[in-house]
Amino acid sequence: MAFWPKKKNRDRPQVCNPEASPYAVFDRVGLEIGGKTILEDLTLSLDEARIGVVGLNGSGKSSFVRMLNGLRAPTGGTLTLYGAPAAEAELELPRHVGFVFQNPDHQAIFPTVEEEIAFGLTQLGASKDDSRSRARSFLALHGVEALAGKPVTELSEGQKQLVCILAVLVMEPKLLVLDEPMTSLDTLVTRRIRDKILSLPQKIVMVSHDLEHFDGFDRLIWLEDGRLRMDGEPDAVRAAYRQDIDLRLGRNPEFAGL
Ligand SMILES: Nc1ncnc2c1ncn2[C@@H]1O[C@H](COP(=O)(O)OP(=O)(O)OP(=O)(O)O)[C@@H](O)[C@H]1O
Repeated sequence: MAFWPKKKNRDRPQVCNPEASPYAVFDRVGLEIGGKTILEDLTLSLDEARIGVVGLNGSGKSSFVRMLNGLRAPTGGTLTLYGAPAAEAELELPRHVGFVFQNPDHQAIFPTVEEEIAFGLTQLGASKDDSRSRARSFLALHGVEALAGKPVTELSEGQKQLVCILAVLVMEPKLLVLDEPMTSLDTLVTRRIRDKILSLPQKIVMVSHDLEHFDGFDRLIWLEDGRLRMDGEPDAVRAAYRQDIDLRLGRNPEFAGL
């Protein structure tokens, strides 16, 4: 499923530059919800092909990546997306940024796989028949044409997740944001989905708790308590993150010795 503005909004003058480099610029960005600080003082630019985001539960990863497609708006600082202020870019973001949720049940809304894939194409202006036939071709291209007529509710978790990724990819976004896309998948399906993600021409931002998922990535961002703790080459960030976890385990008597 894609989040798409109403048709009248699609006729507005375009403010985003899809070729903007960097595509996202955070300048002292903060996010408060109900008086609680979720993100604080984030200053960074995103441009690399493969960017990972890591951090403990509640550190702000989902909130951070949701800003990239307008699902969360900053309450402080300045966020520029594709060359435009986030508030102005918001209506165009579904065209440029595909978002895949952790739980496919939060994303898939159509009865069959083919309809799920076709929806994005109709939103881009294709006719219903054309969308359905292109959806079938797209599924075949990715080797899963057998899923076309199946009800989404009857798919395995891995198949659902793959369908959600394909439903976003069919719209050819510039950027694919994946929020823990491989949680609850077995090792084989995880490898397949990971290989597919790495083979894509799109730029990627991916949240994961599994540090191995960042093999082949260009950059890893570590968030802690809504702040940037470390940002750089994945091996260096992974080493520091593992060390931090070891320290926490050692310091917490409840977990020491496990
Ligand atoms: N709508 C909301 N209202 C109030 N607090 C929220 C809301 N959404 C998120 N939070 C809080 O913001 C903080 C960061 O949440 P977020 O989901 O961004 O973290 P996360 O790093 O993705 O966590 P996890 O790894 O558990 O998915 C948490 O303390 C969470 O409770």
